[in-house]
Amino acid sequence: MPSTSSLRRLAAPGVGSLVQGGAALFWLPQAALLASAVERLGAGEGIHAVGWSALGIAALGALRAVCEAWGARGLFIEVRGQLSVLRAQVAVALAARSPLDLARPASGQAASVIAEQAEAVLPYLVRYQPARWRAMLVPIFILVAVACFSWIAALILLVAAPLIPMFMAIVGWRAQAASQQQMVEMGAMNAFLLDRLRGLATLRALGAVDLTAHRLGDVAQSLRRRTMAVLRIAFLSSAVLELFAALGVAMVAVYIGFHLLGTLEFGSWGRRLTLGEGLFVLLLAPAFFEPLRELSAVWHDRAAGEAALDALDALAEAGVPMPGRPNAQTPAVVRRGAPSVRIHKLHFAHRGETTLFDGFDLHVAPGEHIALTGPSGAGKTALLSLIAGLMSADSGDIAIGGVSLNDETASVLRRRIGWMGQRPHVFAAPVHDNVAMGRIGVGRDDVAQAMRDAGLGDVAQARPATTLGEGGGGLSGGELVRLALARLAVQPEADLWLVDEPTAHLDTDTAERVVDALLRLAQGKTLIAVTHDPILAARMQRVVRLGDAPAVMAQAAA
Ligand SMILES: Nc1ncnc2c1ncn2[C@@H]1O[C@H](COP(=O)(O)OP(=O)(O)OP(=O)(O)O)[C@@H](O)[C@H]1O
Repeated sequence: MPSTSSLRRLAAPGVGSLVQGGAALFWLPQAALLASAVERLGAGEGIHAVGWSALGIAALGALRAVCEAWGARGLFIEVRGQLSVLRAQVAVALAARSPLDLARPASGQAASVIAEQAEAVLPYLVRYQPARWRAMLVPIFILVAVACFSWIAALILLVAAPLIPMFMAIVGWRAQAASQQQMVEMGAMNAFLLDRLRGLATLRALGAVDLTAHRLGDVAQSLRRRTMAVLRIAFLSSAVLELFAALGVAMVAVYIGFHLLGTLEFGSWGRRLTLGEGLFVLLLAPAFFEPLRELSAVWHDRAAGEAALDALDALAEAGVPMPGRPNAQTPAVVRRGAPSVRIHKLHFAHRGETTLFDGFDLHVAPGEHIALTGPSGAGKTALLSLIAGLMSADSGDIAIGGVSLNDETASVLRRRIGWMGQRPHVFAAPVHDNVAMGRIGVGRDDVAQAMRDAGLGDVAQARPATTLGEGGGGLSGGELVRLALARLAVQPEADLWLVDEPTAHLDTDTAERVVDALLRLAQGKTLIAVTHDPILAARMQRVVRLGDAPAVMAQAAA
Protein backbone atom coordinates (compact mmCIF):
# COMPACT_ATOMS: atom_id res chain seq x y z
CA MET A 1 0.00 0.00 0.00
CA PRO A 2 1.43 3.42 -0.90
CA SER A 3 2.18 5.74 1.93
CA THR A 4 2.87 9.41 2.32
CA SER A 5 5.69 8.66 4.77
CA SER A 6 8.41 9.32 2.17
CA LEU A 7 6.99 12.81 1.67
CA ARG A 8 6.39 13.36 5.37
CA ARG A 9 10.05 12.45 5.85
CA LEU A 10 10.92 15.51 3.76
CA ALA A 11 9.25 17.61 6.42
CA ALA A 12 12.10 16.58 8.73
CA PRO A 13 15.24 18.78 8.82
CA GLY A 14 17.54 18.48 5.81
CA VAL A 15 20.76 20.13 4.64
CA GLY A 16 18.94 22.12 1.94
CA SER A 17 16.42 23.57 4.36
CA LEU A 18 19.15 24.29 6.93
CA VAL A 19 21.20 26.25 4.38
CA GLN A 20 18.09 28.01 3.14
CA GLY A 21 16.90 28.82 6.65
CA GLY A 22 20.33 29.75 8.02
CA ALA A 23 20.97 32.16 5.12
CA ALA A 24 18.93 34.77 7.02
CA LEU A 25 21.84 35.00 9.52
CA PHE A 26 23.79 36.95 6.89
CA TRP A 27 21.70 39.91 8.00
CA LEU A 28 23.79 40.13 11.22
CA PRO A 29 27.07 41.13 9.49
CA GLN A 30 25.10 43.18 6.97
CA ALA A 31 23.44 45.18 9.76
CA ALA A 32 26.81 45.63 11.52
CA LEU A 33 28.39 46.98 8.32
CA LEU A 34 25.44 49.31 7.73
CA ALA A 35 25.50 50.64 11.31
CA SER A 36 29.25 51.25 11.27
CA ALA A 37 28.98 53.03 7.89
CA VAL A 38 26.29 55.35 9.26
CA GLU A 39 28.37 55.98 12.38
CA ARG A 40 31.39 56.94 10.29
CA LEU A 41 29.26 59.20 8.12
CA GLY A 42 27.92 60.75 11.33
CA ALA A 43 31.48 61.26 12.53
CA GLY A 44 32.12 63.42 9.48
CA GLU A 45 34.07 60.95 7.37
CA GLY A 46 33.44 61.34 3.66
CA ILE A 47 31.38 59.10 1.41
CA HIS A 48 34.58 57.24 0.38
CA ALA A 49 34.79 55.80 3.94
CA VAL A 50 31.65 53.68 3.41
CA GLY A 51 32.67 52.13 0.06
CA TRP A 52 33.99 48.89 1.57
CA SER A 53 30.96 48.54 3.80
CA ALA A 54 28.63 48.93 0.80
CA LEU A 55 30.63 46.30 -1.08
CA GLY A 56 30.48 43.94 1.90
CA ILE A 57 26.71 44.40 2.27
CA ALA A 58 26.20 43.68 -1.46
CA ALA A 59 28.45 40.59 -1.37
CA LEU A 60 26.67 39.18 1.70
CA GLY A 61 23.30 39.87 0.06
CA ALA A 62 24.37 37.96 -3.05
CA LEU A 63 25.65 35.06 -0.92
CA ARG A 64 22.35 34.92 0.93
CA ALA A 65 20.38 34.85 -2.32
CA VAL A 66 22.56 32.01 -3.67
CA CYS A 67 22.11 29.94 -0.48
CA GLU A 68 18.35 30.43 -0.50
CA ALA A 69 18.02 29.60 -4.21
CA TRP A 70 20.23 26.51 -3.91
CA GLY A 71 18.32 25.12 -0.93
CA ALA A 72 14.90 25.87 -2.41
CA ARG A 73 15.75 24.37 -5.81
CA GLY A 74 17.03 21.07 -4.37
CA LEU A 75 14.04 20.68 -2.10
CA PHE A 76 11.58 21.59 -4.86
CA ILE A 77 13.01 19.01 -7.26
CA GLU A 78 12.94 16.29 -4.61
CA VAL A 79 9.40 17.04 -3.42
CA ARG A 80 8.09 17.33 -6.99
CA GLY A 81 9.58 13.95 -7.89
CA GLN A 82 8.26 12.21 -4.81
CA LEU A 83 4.82 13.74 -5.17
CA SER A 84 4.59 12.38 -8.73
CA VAL A 85 5.59 8.93 -7.47
CA LEU A 86 3.00 9.13 -4.69
CA ARG A 87 0.26 10.20 -7.10
CA ALA A 88 1.06 7.24 -9.35
CA GLN A 89 1.05 4.89 -6.34
CA VAL A 90 -2.31 6.17 -5.15
CA ALA A 91 -3.75 5.74 -8.66
CA VAL A 92 -2.38 2.17 -8.77
CA ALA A 93 -3.84 1.45 -5.30
CA LEU A 94 -7.21 2.72 -6.48
CA ALA A 95 -7.01 0.58 -9.62
CA ALA A 96 -6.11 -2.45 -7.47
CA ARG A 97 -9.47 -2.25 -5.72
CA SER A 98 -12.18 -4.46 -7.05
CA PRO A 99 -14.60 -2.64 -9.36
CA LEU A 100 -17.31 -4.27 -7.26
CA ASP A 101 -16.07 -2.61 -4.06
CA LEU A 102 -18.94 -0.34 -3.08
CA ALA A 103 -16.69 1.64 -0.72
CA ARG A 104 -14.45 2.83 -3.56
CA PRO A 105 -14.16 6.63 -3.46
CA ALA A 106 -16.28 8.52 -5.99
CA SER A 107 -14.26 9.22 -9.15
CA GLY A 108 -14.75 12.99 -8.90
CA GLN A 109 -13.45 12.99 -5.34
CA ALA A 110 -10.46 10.82 -6.22
CA ALA A 111 -9.63 13.07 -9.19
CA SER A 112 -9.89 16.15 -6.99
CA VAL A 113 -7.52 14.74 -4.35
CA ILE A 114 -4.94 13.36 -6.78
CA ALA A 115 -4.89 16.28 -9.21
CA GLU A 116 -5.79 19.38 -7.24
CA GLN A 117 -5.49 18.92 -3.50
CA ALA A 118 -2.15 17.07 -3.73
CA GLU A 119 -0.58 20.29 -5.05
CA ALA A 120 -0.90 21.76 -1.53
CA VAL A 121 1.90 19.42 -0.44
CA LEU A 122 4.44 21.35 -2.51
CA PRO A 123 4.35 24.74 -0.74
CA TYR A 124 4.12 22.96 2.61
CA LEU A 125 7.31 21.01 2.17
CA VAL A 126 9.26 23.52 0.10
CA ARG A 127 8.49 26.61 2.18
CA TYR A 128 7.51 25.39 5.60
CA GLN A 129 10.66 23.51 6.59
CA PRO A 130 13.19 26.28 5.81
CA ALA A 131 10.85 28.77 7.49
CA ARG A 132 10.81 26.58 10.59
CA TRP A 133 14.58 26.40 10.66
CA ARG A 134 14.79 30.14 10.26
CA ALA A 135 12.32 30.68 13.10
CA MET A 136 14.31 28.37 15.36
CA LEU A 137 17.81 29.64 14.56
CA VAL A 138 17.75 33.29 13.62
CA PRO A 139 15.94 34.79 16.66
CA ILE A 140 18.44 33.11 19.06
CA PHE A 141 21.47 34.57 17.25
CA ILE A 142 19.85 37.98 17.06
CA LEU A 143 18.89 37.85 20.72
CA VAL A 144 22.49 37.06 21.72
CA ALA A 145 23.81 39.84 19.46
CA VAL A 146 21.33 42.39 20.88
CA ALA A 147 22.02 41.27 24.48
CA CYS A 148 25.74 42.01 23.99
CA PHE A 149 24.82 45.70 23.65
CA SER A 150 21.63 46.08 25.64
CA TRP A 151 20.05 43.60 28.00
CA ILE A 152 16.84 45.58 28.16
CA ALA A 153 16.32 45.53 24.37
CA ALA A 154 16.96 41.77 24.46
CA LEU A 155 14.45 41.44 27.29
CA ILE A 156 11.78 43.29 25.28
CA LEU A 157 12.30 40.90 22.35
CA LEU A 158 12.33 37.91 24.66
CA VAL A 159 9.01 38.85 26.22
CA ALA A 160 7.30 39.59 22.89
CA ALA A 161 8.57 36.50 21.06
CA PRO A 162 7.06 33.50 22.92
CA LEU A 163 3.59 35.00 22.76
CA ILE A 164 3.71 34.74 18.98
CA PRO A 165 4.31 30.95 18.64
CA MET A 166 1.86 30.37 21.47
CA PHE A 167 -0.95 32.18 19.70
CA MET A 168 0.08 30.70 16.36
CA ALA A 169 -0.05 27.16 17.76
CA ILE A 170 -3.55 27.73 19.10
CA VAL A 171 -4.68 29.24 15.82
CA GLY A 172 -2.76 26.71 13.69
CA TRP A 173 -4.40 23.81 15.45
CA ARG A 174 -7.78 25.24 14.45
CA ALA A 175 -6.43 25.96 10.95
CA GLN A 176 -5.59 22.30 10.30
CA ALA A 177 -9.05 21.13 11.27
CA ALA A 178 -10.59 23.85 9.08
CA SER A 179 -8.34 22.93 6.12
CA GLN A 180 -9.24 19.28 6.46
CA GLN A 181 -12.94 20.07 6.42
CA GLN A 182 -12.46 22.36 3.44
CA MET A 183 -10.70 19.61 1.47
CA VAL A 184 -13.40 17.08 2.30
CA GLU A 185 -16.01 19.59 1.16
CA MET A 186 -14.10 20.32 -2.05
CA GLY A 187 -13.77 16.62 -2.87
CA ALA A 188 -17.45 16.03 -2.17
CA MET A 189 -18.44 18.93 -4.42
CA ASN A 190 -16.28 17.65 -7.28
CA ALA A 191 -17.74 14.16 -6.89
CA PHE A 192 -21.29 15.56 -6.84
CA LEU A 193 -20.66 17.74 -9.89
CA LEU A 194 -19.10 14.95 -11.94
CA ASP A 195 -21.86 12.53 -11.06
CA ARG A 196 -24.64 14.98 -11.93
CA LEU A 197 -22.95 16.07 -15.16
CA ARG A 198 -22.82 12.44 -16.21
CA GLY A 199 -26.50 12.05 -15.49
CA LEU A 200 -27.53 15.38 -16.97
CA ALA A 201 -29.73 13.81 -19.66
CA THR A 202 -31.63 11.82 -17.00
CA LEU A 203 -32.03 14.91 -14.80
CA ARG A 204 -33.32 16.95 -17.71
CA ALA A 205 -35.71 14.22 -18.85
CA LEU A 206 -37.19 13.96 -15.35
CA GLY A 207 -37.33 17.73 -14.85
CA ALA A 208 -34.91 17.57 -11.93
CA VAL A 209 -32.39 20.12 -13.21
CA ASP A 210 -33.59 22.93 -10.91
CA LEU A 211 -33.47 20.74 -7.85
CA THR A 212 -29.95 19.61 -8.70
CA ALA A 213 -28.91 23.23 -9.30
CA HIS A 214 -30.24 24.08 -5.83
CA ARG A 215 -28.36 21.24 -4.26
CA LEU A 216 -25.19 22.24 -6.12
CA GLY A 217 -25.75 25.78 -4.85
CA ASP A 218 -26.03 24.48 -1.28
CA VAL A 219 -22.85 22.44 -1.65
CA ALA A 220 -21.03 25.48 -3.11
CA GLN A 221 -22.26 27.66 -0.23
CA SER A 222 -21.02 25.11 2.25
CA LEU A 223 -17.61 25.08 0.53
CA ARG A 224 -17.59 28.90 0.62
CA ARG A 225 -18.26 28.84 4.37
CA ARG A 226 -15.42 26.39 4.93
CA THR A 227 -13.05 28.46 2.79
CA MET A 228 -14.01 31.61 4.69
CA ALA A 229 -13.36 29.80 7.99
CA VAL A 230 -9.85 28.94 6.79
CA LEU A 231 -9.26 32.53 5.66
CA ARG A 232 -10.60 33.95 8.91
CA ILE A 233 -8.15 31.84 10.87
CA ALA A 234 -5.33 32.91 8.55
CA PHE A 235 -6.16 36.60 9.05
CA LEU A 236 -6.52 36.13 12.79
CA SER A 237 -3.11 34.51 13.18
CA SER A 238 -1.34 37.14 11.08
CA ALA A 239 -3.12 39.92 13.00
CA VAL A 240 -1.88 38.46 16.32
CA LEU A 241 1.63 38.21 14.98
CA GLU A 242 1.74 41.69 13.48
CA LEU A 243 0.47 43.18 16.71
CA PHE A 244 3.14 41.63 18.92
CA ALA A 245 5.90 42.19 16.34
CA ALA A 246 4.94 45.86 15.96
CA LEU A 247 4.80 46.34 19.74
CA GLY A 248 8.19 44.68 20.20
CA VAL A 249 9.92 46.74 17.49
CA ALA A 250 8.29 49.98 18.68
CA MET A 251 9.39 49.44 22.29
CA VAL A 252 12.98 48.72 21.23
CA ALA A 253 12.94 51.84 19.02
CA VAL A 254 11.58 54.00 21.85
CA TYR A 255 14.22 52.69 24.26
CA ILE A 256 17.11 53.17 21.79
CA GLY A 257 15.89 56.68 20.88
CA PHE A 258 15.63 57.86 24.50
CA HIS A 259 18.90 56.09 25.39
CA LEU A 260 20.80 57.90 22.62
CA LEU A 261 19.21 61.17 23.77
CA GLY A 262 20.46 60.40 27.30
CA THR A 263 17.01 60.15 28.93
CA LEU A 264 17.18 56.38 29.60
CA GLU A 265 20.68 55.60 30.84
CA PHE A 266 20.12 52.04 32.07
CA GLY A 267 20.02 48.72 30.23
CA SER A 268 23.35 48.82 28.35
CA TRP A 269 25.70 47.15 30.79
CA GLY A 270 26.65 50.45 32.50
CA ARG A 271 27.79 52.42 29.49
CA ARG A 272 26.18 54.63 26.82
CA LEU A 273 25.61 53.02 23.37
CA THR A 274 27.16 54.78 20.38
CA LEU A 275 25.03 55.81 17.38
CA GLY A 276 26.34 52.80 15.43
CA GLU A 277 25.59 50.34 18.25
CA GLY A 278 22.11 51.78 18.78
CA LEU A 279 21.40 51.57 15.07
CA PHE A 280 22.68 47.99 14.98
CA VAL A 281 20.23 46.98 17.74
CA LEU A 282 17.46 48.86 15.98
CA LEU A 283 18.15 47.11 12.66
CA LEU A 284 18.10 43.72 14.34
CA ALA A 285 14.75 44.20 16.08
CA PRO A 286 12.51 43.73 12.95
CA ALA A 287 14.81 40.94 11.74
CA PHE A 288 14.12 39.16 15.03
CA PHE A 289 10.41 38.98 14.20
CA GLU A 290 10.82 38.40 10.45
CA PRO A 291 11.33 34.57 10.64
CA LEU A 292 8.30 34.27 12.92
CA ARG A 293 6.31 36.26 10.40
CA GLU A 294 7.43 33.99 7.58
CA LEU A 295 6.58 30.94 9.65
CA SER A 296 3.10 32.28 10.23
CA ALA A 297 2.66 32.83 6.48
CA VAL A 298 3.51 29.18 5.76
CA TRP A 299 1.66 27.88 8.82
CA HIS A 300 -1.44 27.60 6.64
CA ASP A 301 0.58 25.86 3.93
CA ARG A 302 1.40 23.31 6.60
CA ALA A 303 -2.25 22.88 7.56
CA ALA A 304 -3.29 22.50 3.90
CA GLY A 305 -0.31 20.23 3.11
CA GLU A 306 -0.98 17.93 6.06
CA ALA A 307 -4.66 17.77 5.15
CA ALA A 308 -3.72 16.87 1.54
CA LEU A 309 -1.35 14.13 2.72
CA ASP A 310 -4.11 12.73 4.94
CA ALA A 311 -6.54 12.80 2.00
CA LEU A 312 -4.00 10.93 -0.17
CA ASP A 313 -3.51 8.38 2.61
CA ALA A 314 -7.26 7.87 2.88
CA LEU A 315 -7.51 7.39 -0.89
CA ALA A 316 -4.80 4.74 -0.83
CA GLU A 317 -6.55 2.76 1.90
CA ALA A 318 -7.10 -0.85 0.97
CA GLY A 319 -10.72 -1.76 0.34
CA VAL A 320 -11.93 -4.95 -1.29
CA PRO A 321 -8.84 -5.91 -3.29
CA MET A 322 -8.79 -7.32 -6.78
CA PRO A 323 -6.78 -10.58 -6.81
CA GLY A 324 -3.28 -10.25 -8.24
CA ARG A 325 -0.30 -8.53 -6.70
CA PRO A 326 1.28 -6.04 -9.10
CA ASN A 327 4.79 -7.41 -8.48
CA ALA A 328 3.92 -11.09 -8.20
CA GLN A 329 6.34 -13.49 -9.87
CA THR A 330 3.73 -14.77 -12.26
CA PRO A 331 4.39 -18.17 -13.77
CA ALA A 332 4.11 -18.47 -17.53
CA VAL A 333 0.73 -19.79 -18.58
CA VAL A 334 0.93 -22.64 -21.06
CA ARG A 335 -1.57 -22.11 -23.86
CA ARG A 336 -2.97 -24.86 -25.99
CA GLY A 337 -6.01 -23.24 -27.53
CA ALA A 338 -9.06 -21.95 -25.71
CA PRO A 339 -9.01 -22.74 -21.98
CA SER A 340 -11.35 -24.80 -19.87
CA VAL A 341 -12.91 -23.28 -16.75
CA ARG A 342 -13.22 -25.47 -13.69
CA ILE A 343 -14.89 -24.24 -10.54
CA HIS A 344 -14.70 -26.44 -7.46
CA LYS A 345 -16.47 -25.98 -4.12
CA LEU A 346 -16.85 -22.23 -4.53
CA HIS A 347 -17.99 -20.24 -1.51
CA PHE A 348 -18.72 -16.54 -1.87
CA ALA A 349 -20.69 -13.72 -0.29
CA HIS A 350 -20.36 -9.98 -0.90
CA ARG A 351 -18.97 -8.24 2.20
CA GLY A 352 -21.72 -8.17 4.82
CA GLU A 353 -24.27 -9.82 2.52
CA THR A 354 -25.89 -13.26 2.43
CA THR A 355 -24.10 -16.19 0.82
CA LEU A 356 -24.40 -16.39 -2.96
CA PHE A 357 -22.40 -19.58 -3.57
CA ASP A 358 -21.96 -22.39 -1.12
CA GLY A 359 -20.02 -25.31 -2.54
CA PHE A 360 -20.70 -24.43 -6.18
CA ASP A 361 -19.16 -26.59 -8.95
CA LEU A 362 -18.99 -25.93 -12.68
CA HIS A 363 -16.93 -27.23 -15.56
CA VAL A 364 -16.78 -25.52 -18.93
CA ALA A 365 -14.90 -27.42 -21.62
CA PRO A 366 -12.29 -25.70 -23.82
CA GLY A 367 -14.02 -23.79 -26.62
CA GLU A 368 -17.47 -24.43 -25.14
CA HIS A 369 -20.13 -21.72 -25.30
CA ILE A 370 -22.42 -21.63 -22.29
CA ALA A 371 -25.22 -19.36 -21.18
CA LEU A 372 -25.59 -18.55 -17.47
CA THR A 373 -29.22 -17.90 -16.65
CA GLY A 374 -31.28 -17.63 -13.51
CA PRO A 375 -33.42 -15.15 -11.62
CA SER A 376 -32.27 -11.63 -10.93
CA GLY A 377 -29.96 -11.49 -7.93
CA ALA A 378 -28.96 -15.17 -8.23
CA GLY A 379 -25.33 -14.12 -8.57
CA LYS A 380 -24.68 -14.48 -12.31
CA THR A 381 -22.67 -11.26 -12.54
CA ALA A 382 -20.90 -12.16 -9.30
CA LEU A 383 -19.86 -15.53 -10.77
CA LEU A 384 -18.60 -13.89 -13.96
CA SER A 385 -16.61 -11.37 -11.85
CA LEU A 386 -15.11 -14.18 -9.79
CA ILE A 387 -14.00 -16.04 -12.94
CA ALA A 388 -12.54 -12.79 -14.31
CA GLY A 389 -10.56 -12.33 -11.09
CA LEU A 390 -12.20 -9.00 -10.30
CA MET A 391 -12.76 -10.15 -6.72
CA SER A 392 -11.69 -13.07 -4.57
CA ALA A 393 -13.76 -16.08 -3.59
CA ASP A 394 -14.05 -16.84 0.12
CA SER A 395 -12.92 -20.39 -0.57
CA GLY A 396 -12.88 -22.99 -3.30
CA ASP A 397 -10.96 -23.06 -6.54
CA ILE A 398 -11.34 -21.50 -9.96
CA ALA A 399 -8.96 -22.88 -12.58
CA ILE A 400 -8.61 -21.43 -16.07
CA GLY A 401 -6.86 -23.69 -18.56
CA GLY A 402 -5.74 -25.80 -15.60
CA VAL A 403 -4.12 -22.81 -13.83
CA SER A 404 -5.58 -21.99 -10.45
CA LEU A 405 -6.66 -18.36 -10.11
CA ASN A 406 -4.85 -16.74 -7.19
CA ASP A 407 -2.77 -13.69 -6.33
CA GLU A 408 0.24 -15.02 -8.20
CA THR A 409 -1.56 -15.96 -11.41
CA ALA A 410 -4.45 -13.48 -11.60
CA SER A 411 -2.65 -10.79 -13.62
CA VAL A 412 -1.46 -13.24 -16.27
CA LEU A 413 -4.78 -15.07 -16.43
CA ARG A 414 -6.68 -11.81 -16.82
CA ARG A 415 -4.72 -11.17 -20.01
CA ARG A 416 -6.39 -14.12 -21.66
CA ILE A 417 -9.85 -12.99 -20.56
CA GLY A 418 -12.07 -10.78 -22.71
CA TRP A 419 -14.52 -9.01 -20.38
CA MET A 420 -17.67 -7.22 -21.40
CA GLY A 421 -19.62 -5.85 -18.45
CA GLN A 422 -23.30 -4.93 -18.32
CA ARG A 423 -22.62 -1.27 -19.10
CA PRO A 424 -19.45 -1.02 -21.21
CA HIS A 425 -17.99 2.44 -20.80
CA VAL A 426 -17.65 4.44 -23.99
CA PHE A 427 -15.13 7.28 -23.87
CA ALA A 428 -15.66 10.67 -25.48
CA ALA A 429 -13.14 9.87 -28.22
CA PRO A 430 -13.04 8.66 -31.83
CA VAL A 431 -14.45 5.21 -32.55
CA HIS A 432 -10.95 3.96 -33.41
CA ASP A 433 -9.59 4.93 -29.98
CA ASN A 434 -12.63 3.42 -28.29
CA VAL A 435 -11.93 0.08 -29.94
CA ALA A 436 -8.11 0.08 -29.83
CA MET A 437 -8.05 1.50 -26.26
CA GLY A 438 -4.36 2.36 -26.69
CA ARG A 439 -3.36 -1.30 -26.63
CA ILE A 440 0.07 -1.99 -28.06
CA GLY A 441 0.05 -3.72 -31.44
CA VAL A 442 -3.57 -2.83 -32.29
CA GLY A 443 -3.40 -1.08 -35.67
CA ARG A 444 -5.93 0.55 -38.00
CA ASP A 445 -6.46 -2.66 -39.95
CA ASP A 446 -7.15 -4.67 -36.78
CA VAL A 447 -9.75 -2.13 -35.72
CA ALA A 448 -11.38 -2.05 -39.17
CA GLN A 449 -11.52 -5.86 -39.28
CA ALA A 450 -12.96 -6.08 -35.74
CA MET A 451 -15.59 -3.49 -36.65
CA ARG A 452 -16.62 -5.50 -39.72
CA ASP A 453 -16.74 -8.75 -37.71
CA ALA A 454 -18.84 -7.02 -35.08
CA GLY A 455 -21.29 -5.99 -37.80
CA LEU A 456 -20.47 -2.29 -37.65
CA GLY A 457 -18.69 -2.12 -41.01
CA ASP A 458 -21.49 -0.22 -42.73
CA VAL A 459 -22.79 1.89 -39.84
CA ALA A 460 -22.18 5.53 -40.80
CA GLN A 461 -21.89 6.69 -37.20
CA ALA A 462 -19.27 4.05 -36.44
CA ARG A 463 -16.51 5.11 -38.83
CA PRO A 464 -13.13 4.88 -37.07
CA ALA A 465 -12.64 8.67 -37.23
CA THR A 466 -16.08 9.58 -35.90
CA THR A 467 -15.89 11.08 -32.44
CA LEU A 468 -18.37 9.62 -29.98
CA GLY A 469 -20.06 11.67 -27.31
CA GLU A 470 -19.64 11.00 -23.59
CA GLY A 471 -21.09 7.62 -22.64
CA GLY A 472 -21.47 6.63 -26.28
CA GLY A 473 -23.73 9.42 -27.51
CA GLY A 474 -24.20 9.04 -31.27
CA LEU A 475 -24.61 5.24 -31.31
CA SER A 476 -27.72 3.13 -30.75
CA GLY A 477 -27.86 0.60 -27.91
CA GLY A 478 -27.20 -2.34 -30.24
CA GLU A 479 -24.32 -0.51 -31.93
CA LEU A 480 -22.79 0.22 -28.53
CA VAL A 481 -22.82 -3.47 -27.64
CA ARG A 482 -21.24 -4.34 -30.97
CA LEU A 483 -18.59 -1.68 -30.39
CA ALA A 484 -17.82 -3.35 -27.07
CA LEU A 485 -17.58 -6.71 -28.88
CA ALA A 486 -15.16 -5.19 -31.40
CA ARG A 487 -12.98 -4.19 -28.43
CA LEU A 488 -12.75 -7.83 -27.43
CA ALA A 489 -12.11 -8.92 -30.99
CA VAL A 490 -8.91 -6.87 -31.31
CA GLN A 491 -7.48 -8.69 -28.31
CA PRO A 492 -6.39 -11.96 -29.95
CA GLU A 493 -4.73 -13.32 -26.81
CA ALA A 494 -8.13 -13.25 -25.05
CA ASP A 495 -9.47 -16.77 -25.58
CA LEU A 496 -11.95 -16.85 -22.71
CA TRP A 497 -14.81 -14.41 -23.18
CA LEU A 498 -17.00 -13.39 -20.28
CA VAL A 499 -19.98 -11.41 -21.48
CA ASP A 500 -22.69 -9.97 -19.24
CA GLU A 501 -26.16 -9.57 -20.73
CA PRO A 502 -25.12 -8.48 -24.23
CA THR A 503 -28.69 -8.36 -25.51
CA ALA A 504 -30.36 -6.66 -22.56
CA HIS A 505 -32.82 -3.89 -23.57
CA LEU A 506 -32.50 -4.67 -27.31
CA ASP A 507 -35.38 -5.44 -29.66
CA THR A 508 -35.51 -8.92 -31.22
CA ASP A 509 -33.92 -7.93 -34.56
CA THR A 510 -31.08 -6.02 -32.94
CA ALA A 511 -30.57 -8.78 -30.40
CA GLU A 512 -30.32 -11.28 -33.27
CA ARG A 513 -27.65 -9.15 -34.93
CA VAL A 514 -25.70 -8.84 -31.68
CA VAL A 515 -25.90 -12.60 -31.08
CA ASP A 516 -24.71 -13.25 -34.67
CA ALA A 517 -21.73 -10.94 -34.12
CA LEU A 518 -20.96 -12.46 -30.72
CA LEU A 519 -20.96 -16.05 -31.96
CA ARG A 520 -18.98 -15.17 -35.07
CA LEU A 521 -16.32 -13.39 -33.03
CA ALA A 522 -16.20 -15.99 -30.25
CA GLN A 523 -15.54 -18.90 -32.61
CA GLY A 524 -12.69 -21.02 -31.28
CA LYS A 525 -12.88 -19.33 -27.87
CA THR A 526 -14.48 -20.38 -24.61
CA LEU A 527 -17.55 -18.22 -24.02
CA ILE A 528 -19.60 -17.70 -20.88
CA ALA A 529 -22.52 -15.34 -21.40
CA VAL A 530 -24.85 -14.21 -18.65
CA THR A 531 -28.29 -13.70 -20.09
CA HIS A 532 -32.03 -13.53 -19.51
CA ASP A 533 -32.56 -13.70 -23.27
CA PRO A 534 -34.01 -17.01 -24.53
CA ILE A 535 -32.79 -16.22 -28.09
CA LEU A 536 -29.17 -16.01 -26.95
CA ALA A 537 -29.54 -18.96 -24.56
CA ALA A 538 -30.99 -21.13 -27.35
CA ARG A 539 -27.98 -20.52 -29.56
CA MET A 540 -25.41 -21.50 -26.96
CA GLN A 541 -24.14 -25.07 -26.62
CA ARG A 542 -25.28 -25.42 -23.02
CA VAL A 543 -27.39 -23.50 -20.54
CA VAL A 544 -26.41 -23.41 -16.87
CA ARG A 545 -29.13 -22.18 -14.56
CA LEU A 546 -28.14 -20.70 -11.23
CA GLY A 547 -30.26 -21.28 -8.10
CA ASP A 548 -33.78 -19.99 -8.14
CA ALA A 549 -33.13 -18.16 -4.90
CA PRO A 550 -29.94 -16.42 -3.95
CA ALA A 551 -27.89 -18.02 -1.17
CA VAL A 552 -29.09 -21.45 -2.23
CA MET A 553 -26.42 -23.84 -3.38
CA ALA A 554 -26.43 -23.91 -7.16
CA GLN A 555 -25.19 -27.10 -8.67
CA ALA A 556 -24.67 -26.91 -12.36
CA ALA A 557 -24.48 -29.92 -14.57
CA ALA A 558 -20.86 -30.43 -15.56
N1 LIG B 1 -20.75 -4.74 -5.47
C1 LIG B 1 -21.63 -5.35 -4.71
N2 LIG B 1 -21.49 -5.35 -3.38
C2 LIG B 1 -22.39 -5.97 -2.60
N3 LIG B 1 -23.45 -6.63 -3.07
C3 LIG B 1 -23.65 -6.69 -4.38
C4 LIG B 1 -22.75 -6.05 -5.28
N4 LIG B 1 -23.17 -6.26 -6.53
C5 LIG B 1 -24.29 -6.99 -6.42
N5 LIG B 1 -24.57 -7.25 -5.15
C6 LIG B 1 -25.71 -8.06 -4.64
O1 LIG B 1 -25.36 -9.42 -4.90
C7 LIG B 1 -26.48 -10.15 -5.37
C8 LIG B 1 -26.13 -10.79 -6.72
O2 LIG B 1 -25.96 -9.78 -7.66
P1 LIG B 1 -25.62 -10.11 -9.19
O3 LIG B 1 -25.46 -8.80 -9.89
O4 LIG B 1 -24.51 -11.06 -9.24
O5 LIG B 1 -26.95 -10.83 -9.63
P2 LIG B 1 -27.41 -11.24 -11.09
O6 LIG B 1 -27.85 -12.65 -11.01
O7 LIG B 1 -26.37 -10.92 -12.10
O8 LIG B 1 -28.66 -10.28 -11.26
P3 LIG B 1 -29.23 -9.59 -12.61
O9 LIG B 1 -29.75 -10.72 -13.45
O10 LIG B 1 -30.34 -8.73 -12.11
O11 LIG B 1 -28.12 -8.84 -13.23
C9 LIG B 1 -27.60 -9.16 -5.47
O12 LIG B 1 -28.44 -9.38 -4.34
C10 LIG B 1 -26.98 -7.80 -5.42
O13 LIG B 1 -27.80 -6.90 -4.73
